[in-house]
Amino acid sequence: MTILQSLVPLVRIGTRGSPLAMMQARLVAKLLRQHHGLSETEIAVLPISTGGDRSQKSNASLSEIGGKGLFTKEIDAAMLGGQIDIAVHSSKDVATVLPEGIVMPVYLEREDARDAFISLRFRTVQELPRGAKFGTSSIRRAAQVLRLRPDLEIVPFRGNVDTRLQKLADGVADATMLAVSGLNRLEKMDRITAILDVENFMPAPAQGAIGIATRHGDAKAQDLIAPLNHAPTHSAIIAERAMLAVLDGSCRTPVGAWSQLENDQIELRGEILSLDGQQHFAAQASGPVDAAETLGAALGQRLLQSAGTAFVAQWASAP
Ligand SMILES: NCc1[nH]cc(CCC(=O)O)c1CC(=O)O
Repeated sequence: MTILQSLVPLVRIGTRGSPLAMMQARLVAKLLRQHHGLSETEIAVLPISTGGDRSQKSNASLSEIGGKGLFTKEIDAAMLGGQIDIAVHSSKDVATVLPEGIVMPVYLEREDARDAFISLRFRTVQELPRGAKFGTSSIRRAAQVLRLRPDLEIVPFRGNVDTRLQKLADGVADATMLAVSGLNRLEKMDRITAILDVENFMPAPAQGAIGIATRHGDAKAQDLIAPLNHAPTHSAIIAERAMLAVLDGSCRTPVGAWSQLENDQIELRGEILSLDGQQHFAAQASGPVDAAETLGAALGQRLLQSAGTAFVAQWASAP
């Protein structure tokens, strides 16, 4: 082996440059080293700037920038171009249709999938004063909070977790909502005011689960990541993403999902909301984990049918 070859890392992991993404990629690198007895230099983590990261610095809305694959496009390109071998994603940010040549076969064990309420002055959503400012750029979170509190003012809250916490401290909003899992990975659980109940605040499909993608047909990378897969999480994410795929043309759809697994059975709950939260449809389905994908897709179809085409059409006006 030449000196140059020995300096080239064995496996290159790509992820977004945000602190949360880097934390997640380093966790995957650590698990891979443990499982395969690899050294520090045999795995490299490479930050890749995506359109989604750059757009957070502008004031453009997500629909202006284009939703699908916003946080993964450049990472997919780096993988297809051979600059990286493995990509680590927050699976809730990954479009339901993967680009040609990319697969996401592995999910780490899911953490708490729920959202947290965060406020420096108020303990619950109900305690917020009339007309208080609620910071979120998620149309699901906006719709859910407006469903209970139509008087609140939704203010846009872009940027990574730290930026949003800073905006809260700066008084840009009176409260916000963030995923428990992300706060946990960033060791910021102490910022949580209350964990939100899933009846009123169903999480985003696939929230709380780290997904690992590779090139289709890259047997080496797939063998490497395979031992990291957590089968129950895999089934839950397959079901939730199948439901989302049926409902979501734009990635800008207020959809919630909640899975519970017991033995080899999955129970999936789903909900869709109008943008203002005033209309709401929920349904649930259970079945064997082997049929997770069909179960999720069927639940999505049921939700669509109960809501009707006019309901779905109003999502197109999402900000
Ligand atoms: N859109 C950003 C994003 N993508 C994934 C998570 C949370 C981590 C996860 O879902 O595992 C977050 C932050 C948030 O929504 O609070």
